[in-house]
Amino acid sequence: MDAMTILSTKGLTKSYGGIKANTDIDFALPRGKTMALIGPNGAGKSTFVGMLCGRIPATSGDVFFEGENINALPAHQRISLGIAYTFQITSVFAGLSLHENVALAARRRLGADVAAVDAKVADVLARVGLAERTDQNAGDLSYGHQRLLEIAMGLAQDPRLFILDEPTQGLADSEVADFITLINTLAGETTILLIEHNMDVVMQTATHITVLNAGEVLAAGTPDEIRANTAVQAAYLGTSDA
Ligand SMILES: Nc1ncnc2c1ncn2[C@@H]1O[C@H](COP(=O)(O)OP(=O)(O)OP(=O)(O)O)[C@@H](O)[C@H]1O
Repeated sequence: MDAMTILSTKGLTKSYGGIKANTDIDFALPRGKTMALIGPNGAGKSTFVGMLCGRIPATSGDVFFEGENINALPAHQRISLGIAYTFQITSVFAGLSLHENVALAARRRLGADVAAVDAKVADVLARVGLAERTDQNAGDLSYGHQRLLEIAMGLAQDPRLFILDEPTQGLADSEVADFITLINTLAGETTILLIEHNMDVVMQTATHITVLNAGEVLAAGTPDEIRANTAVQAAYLGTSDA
């Protein structure tokens, strides 16, 4: 694997009984870039990132992070390596303050260093625009703000790779615009893998796109290449003007 690739997969496959959710996926994620993983419902996107994170065991194939095979590592050890992710389903603790939620995530890397944890919490809450709400209970936030809190919790771990699974689902238009700005401020600092249905978000944030269809890689390339790809247009975007 070349030094420009932070994560790659070789022949990654997942079968659920007779259903092949992912088939022989060869994938390379360029370091420091924002890649979008797109594809129709049921294409296998969540299954794929579940195998990257270690939440879903692969049926066969390999996952490499920084050149090392991480197949045998459970999810928490992959987090320790610097792979952070947010789920489709909100995972904040409603009864805890924003500060406490983010501090829980920050302690994974910073341990018991209270000053360092507090500084990190303040930094990432400011980045997502929630600094003024630090003492509020997470459960009192709007849905959109809870999604931003999840992103702050991911950032608090200083991820080398940040995986976001449908981060804009359920957000208002103004919140989506803020999200695009936030992702673009992170560009270059960390590597981002974004599972995203909103093509405006994809086109405004991603430097690279991989398209999954029926559990296989249909295409991979720059946004312009993906837009121009006739197989993608036929299978996914539907029309030639997408
Ligand atoms: N735990 C499971 N048991 C059986 N089949 C599953 C399981 N999880 C996913 N599948 C099947 O695997 C296929 C891929 O699903 P997956 O959720 O990975 O797709 P997706 O691209 O993330 O879809 P969406 O965009 O709707 O989230 C689908 O056919 C799905 O029904």
